[in-house]
Amino acid sequence: MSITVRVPAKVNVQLAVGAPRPDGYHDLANVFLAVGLYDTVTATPADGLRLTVTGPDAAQVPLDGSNLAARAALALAERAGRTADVHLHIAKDIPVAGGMAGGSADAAAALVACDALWGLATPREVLLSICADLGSDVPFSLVGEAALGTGRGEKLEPLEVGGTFHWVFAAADGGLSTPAVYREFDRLCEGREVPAPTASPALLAALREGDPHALAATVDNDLQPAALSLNPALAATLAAGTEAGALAALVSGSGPTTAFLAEDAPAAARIAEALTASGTCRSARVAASPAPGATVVGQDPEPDRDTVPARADQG
Ligand SMILES: C[C@@](CO)(OP(=O)(O)O)[C@H](O)COP(=O)(O)OP(=O)(O)OC[C@H]1O[C@@H](n2ccc(N)nc2=O)[C@H](O)[C@@H]1O
Ligand SMILES: Nc1ncnc2c1ncn2[C@@H]1O[C@H](COP(=O)(O)OP(=O)(O)O)[C@@H](O)[C@H]1O
Repeated sequence: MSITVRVPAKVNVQLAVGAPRPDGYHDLANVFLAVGLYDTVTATPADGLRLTVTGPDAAQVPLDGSNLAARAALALAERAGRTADVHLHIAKDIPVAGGMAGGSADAAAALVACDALWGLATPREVLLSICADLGSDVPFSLVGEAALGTGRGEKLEPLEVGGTFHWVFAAADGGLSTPAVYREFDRLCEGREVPAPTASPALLAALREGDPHALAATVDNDLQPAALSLNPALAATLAAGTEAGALAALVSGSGPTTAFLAEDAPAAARIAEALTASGTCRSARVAASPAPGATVVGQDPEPDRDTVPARADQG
């Protein structure tokens, strides 16, 4: 028996960040939009916990106990009073350390996959609370679509989206550490009052109406100056996308992936081509939003174990 779960990446169309809290986190008004760029996680019974990863960025994914998918399986097993005897295979397509919540996505997918494999039928609220313990972005990876995240981003309220938005995502060389970007945000804010974060009513209306022009006029990422300060080369990528006709150009979350909102699918394809030709990014690809959260897409009663790549085959 094996279970395969597909899980999307995200972009933050608004990321309003408050002052640091006593616990080191920041209160947010985090408007998440799931985008159709996916990792898949396959869970198969095994002797002990085993992890393999394939995909272009596989070499950057930790295979030890720090992997968020492994931590998710262990957390669920502990709650169920059983051992995490499972082989998790991650087919990774979401850029690593790119501000698109790839690790969070794998954690949510592993939870859903193990829950199904072990026949636990864990209530949704319990899964969401395990997600929140694993990381601020993990609950959103479980639910997908669009949501406003408050607190440190883990308290979710679903949002209505009235149409399809077309995006281009440009991957950058290297990654940016999320804590480092939040620290840089604090440094850049030194000496001034940081207002409490609130969601923009105009942005929520743009999402509801499915209007890319209105959304482009309201997207806002408070972490963008910090990401640009740590990786100034991103400014050239943003400029190249704007020049190619993007309605909006922004850093995705803590970066360094950059996101470009397009008028429609053909415009997105043109912008991706221009970004690739510009030489200002590692690669550029199109994706549409919203997209569903972690979803079971395959249940194989007798998987052919030989088709599961070993660690040495990664990449
Ligand atoms: C910035 C965002 C935007 O959605 O995502 P990415 O762009 O990195 O994917 C998130 O806030 C990242 O969420 P996530 O990556 O789950 O963070 P966590 O594991 O919970 O926390 C990692 C570290 O980020 C910082 N952190 C995270 C969330 C938050 N609200 N305030 C923070 O200051 C803290 O330094 C924390 O120790
Ligand atoms: N399953 C996973 N996939 C990717 N990264 C992971 C995973 N588990 C843990 N990590 C760690 O989390 C860090 C952040 O990765 P990721 O979640 O892809 O980016 P971001 O937080 O920018 O969205 C990585 O540098 C990596 O060390």
